[in-house]
Amino acid sequence: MAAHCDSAADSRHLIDVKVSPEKGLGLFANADIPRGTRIIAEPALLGKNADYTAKDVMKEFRSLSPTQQSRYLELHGYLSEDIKSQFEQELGNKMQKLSAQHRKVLAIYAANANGRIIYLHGSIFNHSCIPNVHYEHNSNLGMETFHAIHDIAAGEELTITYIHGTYRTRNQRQAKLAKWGFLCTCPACVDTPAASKADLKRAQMFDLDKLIAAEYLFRDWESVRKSAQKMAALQRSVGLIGRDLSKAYAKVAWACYQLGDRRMELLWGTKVLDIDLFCLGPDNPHCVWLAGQVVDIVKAIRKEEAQETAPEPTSKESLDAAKQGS
Ligand SMILES: C[S@@+](CC[C@H](N)C(=O)[O-])C[C@H]1O[C@@H](n2cnc3c(N)ncnc32)[C@H](O)[C@@H]1O
Repeated sequence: MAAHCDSAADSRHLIDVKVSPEKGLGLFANADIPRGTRIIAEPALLGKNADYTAKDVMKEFRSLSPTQQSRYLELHGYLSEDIKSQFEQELGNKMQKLSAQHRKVLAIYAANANGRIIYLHGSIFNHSCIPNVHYEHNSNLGMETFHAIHDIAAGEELTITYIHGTYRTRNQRQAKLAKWGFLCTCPACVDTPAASKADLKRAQMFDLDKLIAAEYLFRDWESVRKSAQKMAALQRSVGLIGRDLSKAYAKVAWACYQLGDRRMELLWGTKVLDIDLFCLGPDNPHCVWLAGQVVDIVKAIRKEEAQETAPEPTSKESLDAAKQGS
């Protein structure tokens, strides 16, 4: 089944909705998708602000068009016990007292809300702890964008991460994923020596993350530079090459700036821009700002170079002495 097409600004013709073994539906590449491709850009379907509660879900669902409602009802539903009690508290009512449709709408909301928001296509991505797609809001477009983090081969499943748990070990990640009611079997979670080794590295990243925060606090920039570089190397070695990696690079760049090393700041800043352009697109306000920062660093380096190569100011006495000698 081809993904519905209602936006010209993306490449959803490159993906199909298909059954993914043990995961229900999923999104699959029907052609090679190069790194940085904007696969989907779409506005929120439902749930627009942070203080949105279960009370608002049914109200907003009723305000959708009949087509939107039936597409919403095609999404997967799952309600964990924790979310069920949270919803009951927000509603001031027991779930069993609600209509079957109301319960279904809430279960779909629980299984698909990214933050507090539902996206029609974005909701079909399955989870992986080594995702190949990055998603983020683009306030210039008023849409959520989904970009290929690296080249994706035809036939591969497209995945995002549901959790901010990059630095967590397998058990910690599984605990966070429990609210979606599945046991992750992605390459980082399978029981293999390689996955266990990668898990140890994630535990190291967790400690390193805390260490970097402390080094920031003490403005120990030389240590930040070393630790953030180590963090970046660990991330790359476990296949995390999206925005987690660019955030580590940004910390190295910032440490270089603090240490007055403009050239290294430019080197690391350019690495940040490279990844963020691929993950967010050049129209994302963050990339526009970042590109401006890189230009400013280049200007600062040129200024420093001009000062270094300018001839020494000649004093009047040495000019006079030169004249007498000639
Ligand atoms: C946001 S939906 C994703 C689309 C869903 N697979 C469908 O059929 O509509 C989330 C649900 O997908 C399934 N899922 C997502 N990632 C998975 C994974 N890595 N392994 C197993 N199931 C997964 C779980 O049932 C989860 O509650």
